[in-house]
This record gives sequence, C-alpha cells and structure tokens, in this order.
Amino acid sequence: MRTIELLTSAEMAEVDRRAIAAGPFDGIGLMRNAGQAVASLVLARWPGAPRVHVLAGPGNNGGDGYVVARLLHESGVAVSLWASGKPRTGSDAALAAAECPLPVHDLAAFDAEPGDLVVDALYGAGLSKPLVGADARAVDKVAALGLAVVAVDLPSGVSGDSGRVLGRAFKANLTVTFARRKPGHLLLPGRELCGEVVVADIGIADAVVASIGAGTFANEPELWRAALPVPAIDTHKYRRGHVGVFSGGPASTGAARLSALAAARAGAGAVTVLSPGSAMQVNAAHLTAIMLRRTDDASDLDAFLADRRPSAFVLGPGFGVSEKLRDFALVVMASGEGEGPSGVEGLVLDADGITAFRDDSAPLFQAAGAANAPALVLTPHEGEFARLFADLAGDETLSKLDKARKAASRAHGVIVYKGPDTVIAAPDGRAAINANGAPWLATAGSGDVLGGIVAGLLAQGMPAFEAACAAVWMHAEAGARFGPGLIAEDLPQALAPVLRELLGDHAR
Ligand SMILES: NC(=O)C1=CN([C@@H]2O[C@H](COP(=O)(O)OP(=O)(O)OC[C@H]3O[C@@H](n4cnc5c(N)ncnc54)[C@H](OP(=O)(O)O)[C@@H]3O)[C@@H](O)[C@H]2O)[C@@H](O)CC1
Ligand SMILES: Nc1ncnc2c1ncn2[C@@H]1O[C@H](COP(=O)(O)OP(=O)(O)O)[C@@H](O)[C@H]1O
Ligand SMILES: [K+]
Repeated sequence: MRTIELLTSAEMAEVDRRAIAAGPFDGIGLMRNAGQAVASLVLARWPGAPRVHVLAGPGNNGGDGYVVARLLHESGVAVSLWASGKPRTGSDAALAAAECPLPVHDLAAFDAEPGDLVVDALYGAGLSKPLVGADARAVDKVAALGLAVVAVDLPSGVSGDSGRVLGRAFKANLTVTFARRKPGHLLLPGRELCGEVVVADIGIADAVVASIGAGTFANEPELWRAALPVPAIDTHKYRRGHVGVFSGGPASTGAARLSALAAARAGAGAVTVLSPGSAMQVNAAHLTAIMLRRTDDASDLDAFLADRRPSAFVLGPGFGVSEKLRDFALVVMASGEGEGPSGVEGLVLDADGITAFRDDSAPLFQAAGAANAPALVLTPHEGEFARLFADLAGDETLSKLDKARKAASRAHGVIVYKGPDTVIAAPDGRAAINANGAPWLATAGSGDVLGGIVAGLLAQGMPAFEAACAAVWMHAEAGARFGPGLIAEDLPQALAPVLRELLGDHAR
C-alpha cells in the first residue's frame, strides 16, 4: 500500500478515532493488526535472526510491541522483551501486554549479542520529549553492537511531524508504519533514520483517511500527473507557451541559458532569453533553438509583453541583485490578464530574484495577492529562504514543512523550499515533500534548471502548485537517474526520458 497523503500525529489520531467509530476494528483490533504486520515482515526479512529483542514503551507504540513479541514467540522465534515504563491501566497497550506471555525485563538492563535483531516499539506518534536514561542508553548500545532495527511506526526519537530527532534516535533498517506515511518519514533527518518504509494496511478504510482532508502529500506523480500538459494534435509553438528568461550581464549569462533550455525541454513551445544589450553578443554565440531579445529596461519589457505574448518568466539566475530586477519583477506581476492565453501565467523568482527582495518584500507579495495576478513561484534554497523569511527561518518550533507553508501564505505564492528534502507549499495550505532526489543534484546551476522547468510547465497552463511539484520531481528524477558525473548542463537532456515515461500513452 502506498498512497500519497501524509498524516500528522494529530491527523493520525483523528483517523484512528474515526476508524474505530466506523468499525469493524476497535483499538485493540487495530493494534493486533499493526503488530501482525510488523511480525510478518520480521519473519519474512530476518528468518535467521538468532534472537529478536522487542523494546516496548508505555504507550500504544509499546502496545504494538507486545503484540509483535507474542506473535514472534508463537512462531518459534527466540524473543526477549524489554520494557521502558508500564502501559496505563485500561489502555489498549495494557490489553496487549496482558495477552503477551513472555517475561518482561527492565530496559535499563538491556543487553544483546551481535547478529540479534531489535524491534523498536518505544515511542511512535506520541513522542513528546527527548529520549534520555535507559532509552538513550539502549539507542547507543544497539548502535555500538551494529544490530539491525525494525522500527514500529517511526524510529523512536524521530518526530513524525517534523522529522527532527529529539535527543537521540534509533537508525532503522526498516520502518513499518500504518495506514499512511507521516511527514517525518520524508523530512530529514527522519527519512535517513527510517531506512526502508513499508506502509501496512491495518484495516483503516481509504474513505476514513479521505474524510479528514489531509493537505500534506508525498511529492509523487499521483499528485500532479493528471495536470501535466499534453500538446493537442493541432497545436502550434506559441500555443505550447512562451517563456521569457532574463539574462545577467556579459560575465554571467550561463544561468539564464540553463533555465531557458530547461523550459524548452519541459515543453514550452518557445523560449526567449531577454538580454541586456551588453550581453547580446555572448548570448547570441551560445543560443540556437532559444530566441534572443534585447531587454535593457522596463519599456523594452513592456514591448516584449505586448508583441510576443509570453506566458511565463524566470527572473534571478545570474541576474545580479539590483533595482532593475525589482522593476522587472513588478512589471511582470502586473501583467497577468488572468483569463485567456494573452495573460502571463506565472513568474519564477530564483537566486538573485529572491535576494533582491530581502529588505522590502511587501510590494512583491502585495502584487502576488492582487486579483488576476500571475502566479508567483519562489524557489529559495536554505540561505535564500533565510534572507526573505528571516523570522520563519530562525523559529526552532517550526518544521521545514511549517516554514514553507507560512512563507507561501505570506507571499501569496508557491514556495519551493529546496534541499535534499524539498518542500513545495501553496498559499491555499497544500504542501508536498519531495524524496526522489540524490546528492548528484548539488551542483552549480542545478537550481537554474529547476526554475526553467517550473516556468516551462507554467507557460503551458499547468497550475502553479502542480507545476512546481512536477518540476521538482522531474528534476530530481533526472538527476538521480543520471547519477555520478552529473553537471547542470546534463539535466535538460536527462528530462526527456522522464517526461516520456510520465506522459505514457500521451508521449506518442
Ligand atoms: N488504536 C490506535 O490508536 C493505534 C495506534 N497505533 C500505535 O500507537 C502509537 C501511538 O501511540 P500513543 O499515542 O500512545 O503514543 P506513543 O508513541 O506510544 O508514546 C506515548 C507515551 O510515551 C510517553 N513518551 C513520549 N515520549 C517519551 C520520551 N521521550 N521519554 C519517555 N516517555 C515518553 C508519553 O508520555 P507523555 O507524553 O504522556 O508524558 C506516553 O506515555 C502509534 O505510533 C502506533 O504505533 C497502532 O497500534 C495502530 C492503532
Ligand atoms: N543532497 C541533495 N539531494 C537531493 N537534491 C539536492 C541535494 N542538494 C541539492 N539538491 C537540489 O539541487 C538543486 C540546487 O539548487 P541551488 O541550491 O539553487 O543550486 P544553484 O544555485 O547552484 O543552481 C535544488 O533543486 C536542490 O533541491
Ligand atoms: K518506534
């Protein structure tokens, strides 16, 4: 089972309540199903483990652990059961503990042999403070012995909402979670500590999950595939969207050309590099299918808007932080006619395009909030995010997901908060976490390519949140498939097979 909604701990608790109310399973029934799913995976994956140590906490995560211990014991596995705290009287966990015939050892005395397997059922969704004392010592001992770990729901110590580690955390080989994944399975460092994540069906109907209207998603094609632009049979190049990319001066034109190529590869029918007069020659020497137009000031831009009806722009890569950048951005943001093919669909601000608004973002955000304004997409990496949203960046209580959401709402635009766990957030509250990238993408110019892909999709009329999500996934997929040796120049070309697969029958 792998569906794309991600549930916070509060949402999961609500799903549990509604599932229990809807039946057929009550709380202990769901817990037995959860324990069964974990025990089956342990038996399938580690059939030869000499001993399995089940570590059970005081809450329902521990309850799952008591079920696992009982089932493995019934299957003939040598099981040691170690408890940290006691289940509350009358809880489902207390029922599960009562059903388990094994002797319970105090976790403070935890010991194991190399080659043993650990089932971590200390804390899951209810993690509320850092691991200390016997819990922390168990984490260290397991790491020192190099034992394989199967985590129940989450590796204990990892917050399901933020992916952060509270104090210490297990590093699991396999994490078995229930009904849906949680944000902490995708956000770093949580993702790294989970190992492989398996979502087990414990008898909670999809309709129950759907009923809570979750707004957080794993960024996977299911989220946006249906919105991918497909050219009509009788289309022509301008109907496939026209992207304008602003170039920097003569010594910094490469970034714009990378964005331009990427926009074209993403399917824009026409792409024009808008170059200052001083850089026309160098741009002309390097462009073939991409068009070139001299654009020195706002009146040149107005003329381009009127003559060539561009539908999306990229502004920032290699441009230089300047008053001219701010002017261009505000001219574009004022040029959306909203309906019909004549209006500008969107502006992607990246790199210097973000930094240029660090001291005064209000005019930009206000323009983005106006009726019929083009969609604004901001693609900050960590440093750029901190420049534009210093208060959010510095707030330790917020997860990366929270920060991106708040920024999107403030900017009235889509935020692509980049990194190994890129978060895409829309002003309407939807958000997605990306996880298909690879460190090969950390190469100069990689972000410029991403901005171009977003614009290429926007220009073809794809809605901004979906366009940003699709661009992030395709960019990451292209980079991950290319692998070692990747440079930014490779990425536009590497997009083609990714796009072909996504379009399926539409690619013919
Ligand atoms: N029917 C269902 O609902 C189903 C639920 N399922 C399972 O339930 C799990 C959620 O259960 P849960 O809500 O009881 O939370 P859980 O993670 O066990 O922790 C809470 C306890 O631990 C304590 N505590 C927390 N952190 C601590 C720390 N660092 N150090 C020490 N103590 C700490 C905390 O103390 P408190 O915060 O109250 O002070 C409280 O006593 C979920 O992950 C899934 O595995 C499945 O069976 C499917 C059906
Ligand atoms: N370790 C990583 N794993 C996956 N993706 C990464 C990693 N590091 C960077 N990226 C991605 O690479 C791109 C880098 O963009 P950016 O930082 O703007 O680079 P540049 O300014 O050099 O173009 C972003 O899309 C980011 O998400
Ligand atoms: K756990």
